[in-house]
Amino acid sequence: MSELFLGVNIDHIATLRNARGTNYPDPVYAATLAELAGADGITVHLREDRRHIVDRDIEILNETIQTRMNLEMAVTDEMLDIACRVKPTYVCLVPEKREEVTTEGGLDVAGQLEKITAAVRRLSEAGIKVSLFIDAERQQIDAALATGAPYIEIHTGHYANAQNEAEQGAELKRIAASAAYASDAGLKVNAGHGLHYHNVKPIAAIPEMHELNIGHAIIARAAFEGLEKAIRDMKRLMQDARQGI
Ligand SMILES: CC(=O)[C@@H](O)[C@H](O)COP(=O)(O)O
Ligand SMILES: NCC(=O)COP(=O)(O)O
Repeated sequence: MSELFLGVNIDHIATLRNARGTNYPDPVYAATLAELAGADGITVHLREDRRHIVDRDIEILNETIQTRMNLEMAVTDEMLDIACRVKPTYVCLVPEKREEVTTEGGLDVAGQLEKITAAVRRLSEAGIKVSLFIDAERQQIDAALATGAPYIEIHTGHYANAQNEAEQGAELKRIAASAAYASDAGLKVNAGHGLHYHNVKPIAAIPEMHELNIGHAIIARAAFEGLEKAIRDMKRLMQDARQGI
Protein backbone atom coordinates (compact mmCIF):
# COMPACT_ATOMS: atom_id res chain seq x y z
CA MET A 1 0.00 0.00 0.00
CA SER A 2 1.25 3.51 -0.74
CA GLU A 3 2.42 5.85 1.99
CA LEU A 4 -0.13 7.98 3.81
CA PHE A 5 0.93 11.55 4.53
CA LEU A 6 -0.08 13.84 7.39
CA GLY A 7 -0.71 17.52 6.75
CA VAL A 8 -0.83 19.34 10.08
CA ASN A 9 -3.29 22.23 10.16
CA ILE A 10 -1.94 24.97 12.46
CA ASP A 11 -4.92 27.37 12.27
CA HIS A 12 -5.74 27.03 15.93
CA ILE A 13 -2.32 28.13 17.11
CA ALA A 14 -3.32 31.38 15.45
CA THR A 15 -6.78 31.22 17.06
CA LEU A 16 -5.10 31.22 20.47
CA ARG A 17 -2.76 34.06 19.52
CA ASN A 18 -5.56 36.20 18.13
CA ALA A 19 -7.76 35.63 21.19
CA ARG A 20 -5.47 37.97 23.16
CA GLY A 21 -4.03 40.08 20.38
CA THR A 22 -0.50 39.00 21.31
CA ASN A 23 2.26 37.88 18.95
CA TYR A 24 2.37 34.40 20.56
CA PRO A 25 1.90 31.50 20.11
CA ASP A 26 3.30 31.95 16.63
CA PRO A 27 2.04 29.60 13.88
CA VAL A 28 5.42 30.02 12.18
CA TYR A 29 7.12 28.44 15.18
CA ALA A 30 4.41 25.76 15.28
CA ALA A 31 5.05 24.86 11.65
CA THR A 32 8.76 24.36 12.31
CA LEU A 33 8.05 22.15 15.34
CA ALA A 34 5.42 20.22 13.38
CA GLU A 35 7.91 19.50 10.62
CA LEU A 36 10.54 18.37 13.13
CA ALA A 37 7.93 16.00 14.60
CA GLY A 38 7.24 14.43 11.21
CA ALA A 39 4.49 16.49 9.58
CA ASP A 40 4.61 15.90 5.84
CA GLY A 41 3.05 19.26 5.11
CA ILE A 42 1.57 22.33 6.79
CA THR A 43 -2.03 23.32 6.17
CA VAL A 44 -3.36 26.81 6.80
CA HIS A 45 -6.80 28.22 6.11
CA LEU A 46 -6.70 31.94 5.30
CA ARG A 47 -10.30 32.82 6.06
CA GLU A 48 -11.83 35.92 4.57
CA ASP A 49 -12.48 37.26 8.09
CA ARG A 50 -8.87 36.47 9.18
CA ARG A 51 -10.17 34.91 12.39
CA HIS A 52 -7.04 32.79 12.81
CA ILE A 53 -4.35 32.73 10.11
CA VAL A 54 -3.53 36.22 8.79
CA ASP A 55 -1.67 37.45 5.72
CA ARG A 56 1.57 37.94 7.63
CA ASP A 57 1.53 34.24 8.59
CA ILE A 58 1.18 33.13 4.99
CA GLU A 59 4.02 35.37 3.84
CA ILE A 60 6.48 34.17 6.51
CA LEU A 61 5.41 30.52 6.38
CA ASN A 62 6.00 30.58 2.67
CA GLU A 63 9.63 31.50 3.36
CA THR A 64 10.15 29.09 6.25
CA ILE A 65 8.20 25.90 5.57
CA GLN A 66 10.59 23.10 4.63
CA THR A 67 7.93 20.60 3.49
CA ARG A 68 5.06 22.20 1.60
CA MET A 69 2.26 24.62 2.26
CA ASN A 70 -1.34 23.64 1.62
CA LEU A 71 -3.28 26.91 1.54
CA GLU A 72 -7.01 26.47 2.11
CA MET A 73 -9.10 29.35 0.82
CA ALA A 74 -12.45 30.42 -0.55
CA VAL A 75 -12.91 30.93 -4.28
CA THR A 76 -12.75 34.73 -4.32
CA ASP A 77 -10.73 37.18 -6.40
CA GLU A 78 -8.93 38.40 -3.27
CA MET A 79 -7.81 34.88 -2.32
CA LEU A 80 -6.86 33.96 -5.88
CA ASP A 81 -4.68 37.09 -6.09
CA ILE A 82 -2.94 36.18 -2.81
CA ALA A 83 -2.35 32.56 -3.88
CA CYS A 84 -0.98 33.54 -7.27
CA ARG A 85 1.43 35.98 -5.63
CA VAL A 86 2.56 33.68 -2.80
CA LYS A 87 2.51 30.46 -4.86
CA PRO A 88 2.14 27.77 -2.18
CA THR A 89 2.72 24.18 -3.30
CA TYR A 90 -0.98 23.38 -2.89
CA VAL A 91 -4.19 25.34 -2.76
CA CYS A 92 -7.31 23.63 -1.49
CA LEU A 93 -10.48 25.46 -2.51
CA VAL A 94 -13.08 25.32 0.25
CA PRO A 95 -16.55 26.75 0.83
CA GLU A 96 -16.75 29.52 3.41
CA LYS A 97 -19.57 31.09 5.36
CA ARG A 98 -18.73 34.11 7.48
CA GLU A 99 -21.03 33.03 10.34
CA GLU A 100 -19.96 29.38 10.55
CA VAL A 101 -17.91 28.10 13.51
CA THR A 102 -16.05 25.78 11.17
CA THR A 103 -16.38 24.47 7.62
CA GLU A 104 -19.77 22.77 7.43
CA GLY A 105 -19.53 20.80 4.19
CA GLY A 106 -17.85 20.39 0.85
CA LEU A 107 -17.59 22.86 -1.99
CA ASP A 108 -20.45 22.67 -4.48
CA VAL A 109 -18.23 22.17 -7.53
CA ALA A 110 -21.05 20.81 -9.69
CA GLY A 111 -23.17 23.89 -9.01
CA GLN A 112 -20.37 26.37 -9.82
CA LEU A 113 -18.47 24.51 -12.49
CA GLU A 114 -17.55 27.51 -14.62
CA LYS A 115 -16.29 29.63 -11.72
CA ILE A 116 -14.29 26.81 -10.15
CA THR A 117 -12.82 25.64 -13.46
CA ALA A 118 -11.60 29.19 -14.07
CA ALA A 119 -10.05 29.32 -10.59
CA VAL A 120 -8.36 25.93 -11.08
CA ARG A 121 -6.98 27.11 -14.41
CA ARG A 122 -5.63 30.36 -12.96
CA LEU A 123 -3.96 28.60 -10.03
CA SER A 124 -2.55 25.82 -12.23
CA GLU A 125 -1.09 28.37 -14.61
CA ALA A 126 0.70 29.87 -11.59
CA GLY A 127 2.27 26.46 -10.95
CA ILE A 128 0.08 25.59 -7.95
CA LYS A 129 -1.38 22.11 -7.45
CA VAL A 130 -5.10 22.46 -6.79
CA SER A 131 -7.29 20.38 -4.54
CA LEU A 132 -11.06 20.68 -4.16
CA PHE A 133 -12.62 20.10 -0.74
CA ILE A 134 -15.79 18.16 -1.54
CA ASP A 135 -18.34 15.87 0.04
CA ALA A 136 -18.15 12.16 -0.74
CA GLU A 137 -20.55 12.32 -3.70
CA ARG A 138 -20.10 11.04 -7.25
CA GLN A 139 -21.64 14.16 -8.75
CA GLN A 140 -19.02 16.31 -7.01
CA ILE A 141 -16.17 13.97 -7.95
CA ASP A 142 -17.23 14.04 -11.60
CA ALA A 143 -17.39 17.83 -11.45
CA ALA A 144 -13.96 17.99 -9.77
CA LEU A 145 -12.55 15.91 -12.61
CA ALA A 146 -14.14 18.23 -15.15
CA THR A 147 -12.35 21.25 -13.62
CA GLY A 148 -8.95 19.68 -14.28
CA ALA A 149 -7.92 19.76 -10.59
CA PRO A 150 -5.52 16.92 -9.83
CA TYR A 151 -6.56 16.46 -6.18
CA ILE A 152 -9.69 16.25 -4.09
CA GLU A 153 -9.97 16.40 -0.32
CA ILE A 154 -12.97 14.45 0.92
CA HIS A 155 -14.79 16.25 3.71
CA THR A 156 -14.90 13.90 6.69
CA GLY A 157 -17.00 16.18 8.89
CA HIS A 158 -20.19 14.14 8.51
CA TYR A 159 -18.27 11.00 9.48
CA ALA A 160 -16.75 12.79 12.49
CA ASN A 161 -20.10 14.19 13.61
CA ALA A 162 -22.09 10.96 13.20
CA GLN A 163 -24.39 10.38 16.16
CA ASN A 164 -24.09 6.62 16.36
CA GLU A 165 -22.10 3.67 15.02
CA ALA A 166 -24.54 2.87 12.21
CA GLU A 167 -24.42 6.44 10.94
CA GLN A 168 -20.64 6.53 11.19
CA GLY A 169 -20.36 3.19 9.39
CA ALA A 170 -22.54 4.46 6.57
CA GLU A 171 -20.42 7.61 6.24
CA LEU A 172 -17.24 5.55 6.21
CA LYS A 173 -18.64 3.37 3.43
CA ARG A 174 -19.54 6.45 1.42
CA ILE A 175 -16.04 7.91 1.87
CA ALA A 176 -14.30 4.63 0.97
CA ALA A 177 -16.44 4.16 -2.17
CA SER A 178 -15.82 7.76 -3.21
CA ALA A 179 -12.07 7.44 -2.66
CA ALA A 180 -11.97 4.34 -4.87
CA TYR A 181 -14.13 5.98 -7.55
CA ALA A 182 -12.03 9.15 -7.61
CA SER A 183 -8.73 7.30 -7.58
CA ASP A 184 -9.85 5.04 -10.45
CA ALA A 185 -10.70 8.20 -12.38
CA GLY A 186 -7.15 9.50 -11.87
CA LEU A 187 -7.58 11.91 -8.96
CA LYS A 188 -5.30 11.97 -5.92
CA VAL A 189 -7.45 11.63 -2.84
CA ASN A 190 -6.92 13.44 0.47
CA ALA A 191 -9.34 13.71 3.37
CA GLY A 192 -9.89 15.83 6.41
CA HIS A 193 -12.06 17.70 8.86
CA GLY A 194 -12.97 16.62 12.36
CA LEU A 195 -10.53 13.71 12.41
CA HIS A 196 -9.13 12.89 15.86
CA TYR A 197 -7.28 10.20 17.79
CA HIS A 198 -10.38 8.00 18.15
CA ASN A 199 -11.82 8.17 14.65
CA VAL A 200 -8.80 8.46 12.35
CA LYS A 201 -7.90 4.79 11.87
CA PRO A 202 -10.79 3.65 9.63
CA ILE A 203 -10.17 6.64 7.34
CA ALA A 204 -6.41 6.03 7.32
CA ALA A 205 -7.00 2.39 6.39
CA ILE A 206 -8.71 3.36 3.11
CA PRO A 207 -6.03 2.30 0.60
CA GLU A 208 -6.57 5.16 -1.87
CA MET A 209 -5.97 7.86 0.75
CA HIS A 210 -2.92 9.95 -0.07
CA GLU A 211 -2.94 12.50 2.76
CA LEU A 212 -5.00 13.39 5.82
CA ASN A 213 -5.19 17.01 6.95
CA ILE A 214 -5.73 17.23 10.68
CA GLY A 215 -5.70 20.31 12.86
CA HIS A 216 -8.07 20.88 15.74
CA ALA A 217 -7.50 17.53 17.48
CA ILE A 218 -3.71 17.75 17.19
CA ILE A 219 -3.50 21.32 18.50
CA ALA A 220 -5.93 20.46 21.33
CA ARG A 221 -3.83 17.49 22.38
CA ALA A 222 -0.66 19.54 22.09
CA ALA A 223 -1.96 21.81 24.87
CA PHE A 224 -1.61 18.86 27.26
CA GLU A 225 1.13 16.74 25.75
CA GLY A 226 3.16 19.02 23.52
CA LEU A 227 3.03 19.41 19.76
CA GLU A 228 5.75 16.89 19.00
CA LYS A 229 4.08 14.03 20.88
CA ALA A 230 0.66 14.97 19.53
CA ILE A 231 1.96 14.70 15.96
CA ARG A 232 3.99 11.55 16.49
CA ASP A 233 1.01 9.82 18.12
CA MET A 234 -1.28 10.78 15.25
CA LYS A 235 1.22 9.56 12.66
CA ARG A 236 1.61 6.27 14.50
CA LEU A 237 -2.16 5.70 14.49
CA MET A 238 -2.26 6.43 10.76
CA GLN A 239 0.65 4.10 10.02
CA ASP A 240 -0.81 1.33 12.19
CA ALA A 241 -4.11 1.60 10.35
CA ARG A 242 -2.28 1.37 7.07
CA GLN A 243 -0.62 -1.86 8.19
CA GLY A 244 -3.90 -3.33 9.46
CA ILE A 245 -2.80 -3.10 13.11
C1 LIG B 1 -11.55 23.39 5.14
C2 LIG B 1 -11.56 22.65 6.37
O1 LIG B 1 -11.78 21.51 6.39
C3 LIG B 1 -11.38 23.22 7.70
O2 LIG B 1 -11.01 22.15 8.51
C4 LIG B 1 -10.44 24.26 7.99
O3 LIG B 1 -9.22 24.12 7.44
C5 LIG B 1 -10.29 24.42 9.45
O4 LIG B 1 -10.41 25.73 9.69
P1 LIG B 1 -11.62 26.26 10.54
O5 LIG B 1 -11.39 25.72 11.92
O6 LIG B 1 -11.53 27.72 10.45
O7 LIG B 1 -12.89 25.74 9.96
N1 LIG C 1 -9.05 20.36 5.69
C1 LIG C 1 -9.19 19.87 7.00
C2 LIG C 1 -8.17 20.45 7.90
O1 LIG C 1 -7.26 21.10 7.45
C3 LIG C 1 -8.23 20.22 9.35
O2 LIG C 1 -9.51 20.17 9.87
P1 LIG C 1 -9.68 19.97 11.45
O3 LIG C 1 -8.84 18.77 11.85
O4 LIG C 1 -9.15 21.21 12.13
O5 LIG C 1 -11.14 19.74 11.65
